[in-house]
Amino acid sequence: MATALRFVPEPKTIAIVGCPFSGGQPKPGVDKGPIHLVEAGLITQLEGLGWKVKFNGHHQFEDISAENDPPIGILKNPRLVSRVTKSVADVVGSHVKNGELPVTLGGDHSLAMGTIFGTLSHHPNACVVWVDAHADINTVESTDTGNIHGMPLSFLLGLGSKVPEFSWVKPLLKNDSLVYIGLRDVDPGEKAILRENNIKAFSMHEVDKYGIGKVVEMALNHVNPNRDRPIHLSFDVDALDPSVAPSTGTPVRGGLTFREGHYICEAIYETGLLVAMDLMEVNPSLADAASVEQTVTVGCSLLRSALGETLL
Ligand SMILES: NC(=[NH2+])NCCC[C@H](N)C(=O)O
Ligand SMILES: [Mn+2]
Ligand SMILES: [Mn+2]
Repeated sequence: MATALRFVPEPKTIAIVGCPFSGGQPKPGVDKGPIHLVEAGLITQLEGLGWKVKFNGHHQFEDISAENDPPIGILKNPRLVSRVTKSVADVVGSHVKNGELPVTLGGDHSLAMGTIFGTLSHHPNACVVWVDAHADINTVESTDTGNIHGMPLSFLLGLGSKVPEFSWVKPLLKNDSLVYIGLRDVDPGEKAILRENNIKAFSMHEVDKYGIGKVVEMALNHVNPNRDRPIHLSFDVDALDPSVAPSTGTPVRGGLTFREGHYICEAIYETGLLVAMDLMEVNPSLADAASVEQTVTVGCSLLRSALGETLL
């Protein structure tokens, strides 16, 4: 491997955390994302980069029937999402503690409540680079949909009124430890939250204006000025343009090109600071077979780029 990851000791080990979970949003199929990514050969591909890869099957989640999980306010499946993300936090946290690099495959983006909590429980100084078309920072007050995949960051930051069901989510993330790249579909309430809390975001407007190289540099300068903090990369595949990654639940046109998405991953690997990565919102049931294969293939190649694959 070209660059050693500073916070991942030898033998360099990835732990694949496959999360077939869709309870944070209403469209079926996103729970099949991790299965497709693994079946596409992801594990062999990562081994090909020199990693030891641990994978003991996809995570089994308890199910809570709808009648036992009525909405809280307008939040949908709140008990289920809370229990699933709590168990993901425990699993990801234990991998990080063991010196392994957890790669979490979603599943919907509510899972990041667990993955980031897990990372921060061992690396309290870690920063988060969130690559997405969406800000996923709605609070209980601001959400229009009640879909918790649009909310994980507000819980981690401690914004909005508290839901007792989620009392385990301590606000471990600080406003200045989060940076976004790729935003283009941000709800009015979310825009106010970003402004009021001084949260740094590079939307597609800034990608157009400065180019992706400069944007990644500015994003890292914001959360990681001395390049010494561990990085958690949470990548929602819908950050990519729908022409590049069509098979996802909430596609938004005007997204990152294939190369821009990969550049972000390569640049973060080059910092040597990556400690955990999520790849979320691959939904293999929302498109024709060719589009599904395209999306799964691009998902695998984003992961390879973040984990050391280089073009030369
Ligand atoms: N992870 C995602 N794809 N999130 C989409 C969120 C859409 C919208 N902002 C909502 O709160 O429902
Ligand atoms: Mn999104
Ligand atoms: Mn998202």
